[in-house]
Amino acid sequence: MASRKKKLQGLVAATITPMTEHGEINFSVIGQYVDYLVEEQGVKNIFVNGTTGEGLSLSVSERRQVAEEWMTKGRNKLDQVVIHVGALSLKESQELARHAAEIGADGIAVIAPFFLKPWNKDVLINFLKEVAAAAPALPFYYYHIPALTGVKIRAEELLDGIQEKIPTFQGLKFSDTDLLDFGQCVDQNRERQFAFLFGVDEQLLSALVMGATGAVGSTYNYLGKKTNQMLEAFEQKDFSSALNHQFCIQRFINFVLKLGFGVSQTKAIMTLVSGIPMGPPRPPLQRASREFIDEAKASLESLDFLSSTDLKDGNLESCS
Ligand SMILES: CC(=O)N[C@@H]([C@@H](O)[C@H](O)[C@H](O)CO)[C@@H](O)CC(=O)C(=O)O
Repeated sequence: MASRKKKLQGLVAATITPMTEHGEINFSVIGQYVDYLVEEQGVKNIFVNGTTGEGLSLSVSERRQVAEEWMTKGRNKLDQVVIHVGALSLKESQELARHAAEIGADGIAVIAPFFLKPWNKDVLINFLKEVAAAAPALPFYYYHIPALTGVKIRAEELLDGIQEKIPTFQGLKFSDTDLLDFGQCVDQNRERQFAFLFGVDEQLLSALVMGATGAVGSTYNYLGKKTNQMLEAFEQKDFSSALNHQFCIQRFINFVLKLGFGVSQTKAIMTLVSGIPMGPPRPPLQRASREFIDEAKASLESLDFLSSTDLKDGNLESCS
């Protein structure tokens, strides 16, 4: 049985994996990164080796080392560390799940295998069950991200009876815009103490209305403080302020989405805002262009998320 931790709530930063200019993992900045999230952004939960962390572009050995470093540097500073252990190979996924348990992680998450794909709910559940069983004391989260995995099995369907199959199941990380599916996941599981973690940052307010208990996302690395203001307004039932915060965040995300936004751009923005060098992404991704960085910077300034003096652009060269 999974150890019942405090339910994962609030913002969870989908961490970036910092890299050197030569494409190796830059472990040396992870301590500074933890402090930045906690002290500057008010974010105390992290999701490691996910999409933003380029988990599927790292070797198993690198994924283990990254997870260990976040655990070590986050000790006594972070509330919860969830490690994404999804992989195409069940064996690798199980190895990573066992490793997450050994290093004391607070939970594991798994995406659907996306090359030889599960074709229905039962097949997917069987895969997830085998991974979860490798870490029987760890809370298990299903990471639903159909646009990237191509596995379109509805989360609502998957959750139906899931705890009987996976006793450690503790929640859903829902990275999709289908709010009908998300709402039904919440509605049909009201008596269960699942965590419903929404993963589309620009739509978080709508998901909070639907019953999201928290959120995992890339923008909480650098817009955590702003998003926390929205969560507080929502909590206090000040819906007008909450909406203003969400619109503000949307203006920025909408702007960068139109320029072309993904993991590479997240690395560049985080470098710009935090001053911590995140380095280039790993191929096939390409680093963000100079034009993107300049436009994103202007947008952040114009939206007053950060005064220009807050922007620590000493590391801009490494992103250009
Ligand atoms: C497709 C994608 O990367 N989605 C992001 C969002 O945070 C996304 O960057 C944001 O909503 C902007 O569109 C997260 O859901 C990903 C995530 O949580 C992760 O890195 O595992």
